Amino acid sequence: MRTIPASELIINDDGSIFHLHLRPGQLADTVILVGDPGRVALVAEYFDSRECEVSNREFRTVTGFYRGKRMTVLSTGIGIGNIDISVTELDALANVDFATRQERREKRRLTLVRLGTSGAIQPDIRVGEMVFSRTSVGFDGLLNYYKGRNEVCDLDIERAFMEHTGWNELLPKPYFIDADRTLFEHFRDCTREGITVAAPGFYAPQGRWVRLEPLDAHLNEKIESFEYGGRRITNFEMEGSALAGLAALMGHRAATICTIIAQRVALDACTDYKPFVRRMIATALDRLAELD
Ligand SMILES: O=P(O)(O)O[C@H]1O[C@H](CO)[C@@H](O)[C@H]1O
Ligand SMILES: O=c1cc[nH]c(=O)[nH]1
Repeated sequence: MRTIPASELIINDDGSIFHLHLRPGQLADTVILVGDPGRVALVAEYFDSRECEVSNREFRTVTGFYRGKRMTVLSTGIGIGNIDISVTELDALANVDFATRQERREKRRLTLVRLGTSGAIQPDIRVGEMVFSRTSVGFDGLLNYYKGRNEVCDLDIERAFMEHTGWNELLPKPYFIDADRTLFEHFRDCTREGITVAAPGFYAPQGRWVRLEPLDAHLNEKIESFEYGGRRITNFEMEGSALAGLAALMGHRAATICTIIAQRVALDACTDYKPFVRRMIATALDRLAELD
């Protein structure tokens, strides 16, 4: 069995993992991921008890119990690079023996649910709505670095999308990856399903133009008009694709649910979105507490 070198899996002197600063025993099987470190407290407020609180850089963690279920809430900060770090380290905490630096034979399966914020790119999706990313579209290229990428992605829709948009070869190859099916069914009646683009930036990668003009000023229109099997692309955020992709490759179940805070077609945005986010948190916690 492969022994993972100290430079590839970095373990701190106190036995915690390099970035998250968590020790294996501090991780619950159900993990809620949020971008904003301030949102960790919003989630943990609902916990009935707290077992530990750990913080390093943008990674803030609380593990506790909600309605009898042990849960961890972790902030990842913004962006795909942080999902590569967070999901790899969560998986290592669950499935690598830190003493031997070897993969455990018996695997622990984690349930990873991201509760984020997002911008809608279809006119009928309103600010405050909750969108479940049944499929995520990675504009970020992260999964392309991992072996097995083609086995977990939908290559037919990927081809159709690249053809429809006249995908520019300067951009990373997009990948389409589904959320865990059980999670999708579990949240189906309390969320709106969507196909969500995870972009490697907030501005030009989501078609925004402040001072620097996007490479293709019409890409958002082409994304909006893309249809496949009666489904449309609904919203933008910045982490869901790598989360779904890495989880699928590692054998965990994962999903992204976002509160819509910007309406890109109506050119509208809401800065007072916390009440909507609280509603999403309360709904998600209740549903996760019921999940096997
Ligand atoms: O509110 P969070 O979870 O951070 O999610 C969204 O908000 C950030 C951008 O403002 C990105 O991380 C995007 O994915
Ligand atoms: O438009 C938006 C809003 C929130 N988060 C994003 O990534 N995009």
